[in-house]
Amino acid sequence: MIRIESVTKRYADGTVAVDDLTLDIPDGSITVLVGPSGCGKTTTLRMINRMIEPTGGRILLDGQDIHQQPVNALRRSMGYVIQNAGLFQHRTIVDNIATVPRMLGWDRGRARKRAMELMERVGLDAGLAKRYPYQLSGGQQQRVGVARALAADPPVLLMDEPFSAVDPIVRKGLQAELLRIQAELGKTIVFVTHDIDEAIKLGNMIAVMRTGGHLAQFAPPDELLSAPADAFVEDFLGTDRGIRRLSFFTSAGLDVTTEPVVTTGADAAGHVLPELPFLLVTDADGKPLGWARAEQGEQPDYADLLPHGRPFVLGRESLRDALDCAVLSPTGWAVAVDGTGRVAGVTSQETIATAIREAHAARKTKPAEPGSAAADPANPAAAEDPVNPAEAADPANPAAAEDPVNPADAADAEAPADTAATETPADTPAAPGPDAPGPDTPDGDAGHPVRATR
Ligand SMILES: Nc1ncnc2c1ncn2[C@@H]1O[C@H](COP(=O)(O)OP(=O)(O)OP(=O)(O)O)[C@@H](O)[C@H]1O
Repeated sequence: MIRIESVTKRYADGTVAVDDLTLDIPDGSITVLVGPSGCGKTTTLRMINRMIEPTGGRILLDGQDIHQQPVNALRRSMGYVIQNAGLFQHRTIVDNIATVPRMLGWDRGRARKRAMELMERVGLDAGLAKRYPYQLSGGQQQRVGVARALAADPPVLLMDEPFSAVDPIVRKGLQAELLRIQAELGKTIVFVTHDIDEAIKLGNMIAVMRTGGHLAQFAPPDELLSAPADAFVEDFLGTDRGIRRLSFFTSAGLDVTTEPVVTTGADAAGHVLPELPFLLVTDADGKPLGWARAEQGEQPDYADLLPHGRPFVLGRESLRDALDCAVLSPTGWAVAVDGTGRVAGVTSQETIATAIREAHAARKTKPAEPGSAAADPANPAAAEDPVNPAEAADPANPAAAEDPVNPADAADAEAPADTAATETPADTPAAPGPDAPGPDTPDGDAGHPVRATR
């Protein structure tokens, strides 16, 4: 566990970026730091790998004060992923990913083999291995950043707005990939974002910070949505938190009926429900074709079907998905399918509303376990990807001397970090800032860089 204990960071100019922050970051799950611009998220993250040193308090890693640990070893145990990936522009993709293993002394063949494995893990085609970063899309570069951070298999990943620079669709894919990888690897991930939706999607635990580096609330996403601590958190969460919370309620157990479901061309006698003047028509394989108007005692016109809309996967998707399907359905009824796309039944808005009330009541009597959200396979919100080139800038590591680094990090220990990496020689230890003696030396993206989805 990472324990941030009464930590304060006052910069040389007097700015208090983080003020008496205490936070217990659980192992093996994703903790998101979220809050408005300038609230101290990046400062907090960078204090965890000692790119920035606190001016007060301490940070413990598995009970040990990180200040007592050699900074190089500490950073080796922490992957670091930043916005725009911060790749070495003059190196191929495979060599970018192999950076840290090479610095650790692996021979080239072994390091490249590991890099190829990681490319596969983060969903990158092996054919991209020999390309240079500029020949990849932003989303692909970000995946490389994640692979690089994972290369030395660090137990901790620090991710600073890693997906902020890509378009919403690519971002969704990267989030899903992170959740998938996290489900496989179970890293301790600290993820910074200013996007509350991303926080809710990815976080097992969410720390909402407010300006001045104060913690406003630390809770699992479900709890955050249901019980914001104060008006600031409520406002930050936005207006539709009730609907968003439904993402945490599974559709498993939702009442569905197959009564108004018929195979195309079949005799519909006895299938029409009094409250639903439609039949859901399927093909011979049980896949939905559309809704047919139907009256009691009459055969429907199988040639004239209304669209069935997007079905939801019963048990895998949430009550929010089910409700969305019902609201968008031309009949007001949602179509439930199984994992193979075959119709499992249909359900009305009223039935979904009942299930929502029951789910709320159940939560009141049995609160969700903190940190359980994304890790819980039954949690539909989690149903729907990280690393650390820090060593490259490690002045103690001779191998690092030939590595270029993220100039933003290398050049200014306490400067905003996400400036894209360039060809600037990186390993030059940063000149310690006046208030940041020694270890504030940033390691740039060099040794660093990357969670799964809801
Ligand atoms: N090197 C520095 N010297 C002085 N003040 C700094 C320095 N770096 C950051 N700050 C200030 O500290 C505060 C917190 O900055 P930080 O980058 O940690 O915030 P953030 O929450 O990550 O913001 P954003 O979401 O915009 O990246 C801000 O007021 C910022 O201006």
